[in-house]
Amino acid sequence: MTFSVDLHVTDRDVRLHLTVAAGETVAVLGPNGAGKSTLLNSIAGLIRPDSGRSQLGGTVLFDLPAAGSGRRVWRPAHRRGVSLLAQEPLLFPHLSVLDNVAFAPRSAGASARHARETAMHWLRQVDAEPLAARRPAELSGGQAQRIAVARALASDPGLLLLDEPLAALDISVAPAVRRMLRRVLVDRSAIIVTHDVLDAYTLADRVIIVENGRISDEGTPAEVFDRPRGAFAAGLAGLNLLTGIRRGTTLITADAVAAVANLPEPGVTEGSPLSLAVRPAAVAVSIAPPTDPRLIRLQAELIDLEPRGDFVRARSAVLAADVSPKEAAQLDTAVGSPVWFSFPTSAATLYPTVPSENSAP
Ligand SMILES: Nc1ncnc2c1ncn2[C@@H]1O[C@H](COP(=O)(O)OP(=O)(O)OP(=O)(O)O)[C@@H](O)[C@H]1O
Repeated sequence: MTFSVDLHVTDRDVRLHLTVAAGETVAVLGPNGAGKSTLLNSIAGLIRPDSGRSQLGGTVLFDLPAAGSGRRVWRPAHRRGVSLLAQEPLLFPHLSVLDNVAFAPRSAGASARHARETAMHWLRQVDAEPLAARRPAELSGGQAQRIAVARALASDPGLLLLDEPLAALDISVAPAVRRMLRRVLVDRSAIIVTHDVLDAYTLADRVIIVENGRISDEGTPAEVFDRPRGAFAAGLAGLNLLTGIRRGTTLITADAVAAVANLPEPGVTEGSPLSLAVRPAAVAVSIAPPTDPRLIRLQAELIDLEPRGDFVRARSAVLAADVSPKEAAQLDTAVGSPVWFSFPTSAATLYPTVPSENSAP
């Protein structure tokens, strides 16, 4: 079912607009306090935005004109055709697993027999049929989350909302639950809030980054994480992101603290905003300028050397490089001094900077 929402929650400074195509799964990522839960809770009917409009298929979930004029529509949570799956499974402790899952179709008016058949169908879909007779207290965390997914789907929602469904799970069971979600989300309209790039890659058709109550980036997982627009997406993707202005074959960073020299054909016209993404593992650090004239290079102060398991992260204010412990030992005396960071053209992704809503005045 096609879904759209436009919402403004004034006191939280959250103003978001998004659409979900029929059968599409959209992952929403963003820092703490960005507005992700506000978005899900508004769609689910648990928070009333100050203004906005939302529609699922032909059903208006809310229509709250800003000026206060016109008819205000507010459809209650249980009549929206939307299921919200929270981080914690929140099962009814006194009901069996089967009755927990049968609860939604039963509340929607199905006969007891039909509701149980529907529940068994969804328990099979989440690989939890053998657990039907158990009570929630007799389930592991992963099992309980499977039952919560079956319960959310048993009401046949037009839109499924998932609020960090794997966050509370042990890392040993999360992969199996993620695989199950991947299966049940096929051809289903869904919004999944997550902090995990892997969820975005494995579960979502499209990714939305929310920062400071606004959408700051949007696209397929590959678009958002290979060519990030902002520091948050770049950090999730494990990339260095340098943004600035192209001057010839040099990128001058926004605050003019660094000049990245030797760019290949930058692909944007002189003076245009340009972004460069590069993995720290592809960046070399040297005290002397790199001898290979083809390398992209940048001189910056080496701030520190941080051991990270079998490699060491060499950091400057603009760029990080992952070097071997042996290389790090040679750089030790250079901490606090300018050093050269360099990398081959093949390791760099250069693309025109697209301003995000966040950076709009
Ligand atoms: N109950 C509340 N009353 C008032 N303001 C709130 C309330 N809950 C959250 N906020 C504020 O609204 C903004 C958005 O918060 P929200 O919980 O939607 O963020 P989030 O992206 O879900 O964060 P997290 O990843 O930490 O769950 C933040 O500024 C937050 O402080």
